Amino acid sequence: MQLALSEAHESPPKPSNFRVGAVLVDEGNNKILATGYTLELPGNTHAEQCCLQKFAQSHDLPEERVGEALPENTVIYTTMEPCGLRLSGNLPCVERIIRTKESGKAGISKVYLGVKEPEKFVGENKGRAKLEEHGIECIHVPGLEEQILSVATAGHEQ
Ligand SMILES: Nc1nc(=O)c(N)c(NC[C@H](O)[C@H](O)[C@H](O)COP(=O)(O)O)[nH]1
Ligand SMILES: [Zn+2]
Repeated sequence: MQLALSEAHESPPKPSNFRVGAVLVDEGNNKILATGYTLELPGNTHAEQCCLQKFAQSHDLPEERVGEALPENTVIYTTMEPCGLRLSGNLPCVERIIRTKESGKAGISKVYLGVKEPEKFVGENKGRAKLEEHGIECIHVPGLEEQILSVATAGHEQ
């Protein structure tokens, strides 16, 4: 989770979202597959979305087909739980994570999260239940909550 937090620090502060960091990991051999932070890639992107897009690009695939290249025990660490709804209307990261398992692919099997999403933009985030319904384990990694939230909200008027 520390690496995900350091990624979050790279994100440009913005009042209408949270600064989040994420790391895609092959848990089978603890290999980092991709890192990402909010707005790293063009187009109002989320940290988890950037991880998936970068890994897909490294395999000449569009993000929606990233599941074809992900190794067996892929997990994602994200400082904030994946979004289930976005004010911008863009595809939420919960959907992006679930679709990695489409057509029987192993996809992402676990989501390690640092904090729940504060109910600032979209009310309660119901994404975790949806992930679990699709057999994706959500594991809260405690201990960094304060640091994660102060980074996440740095672009908000205090
Ligand atoms: N898990 C997560 N990773 C991110 O990289 C990020 N920025 C958020 N933020 C969640 C928040 O709910 C949305 O940022 C707002 O709902 C605004 O939506 P947009 O980001 O503009 O699509 N959540
Ligand atoms: Zn998201």
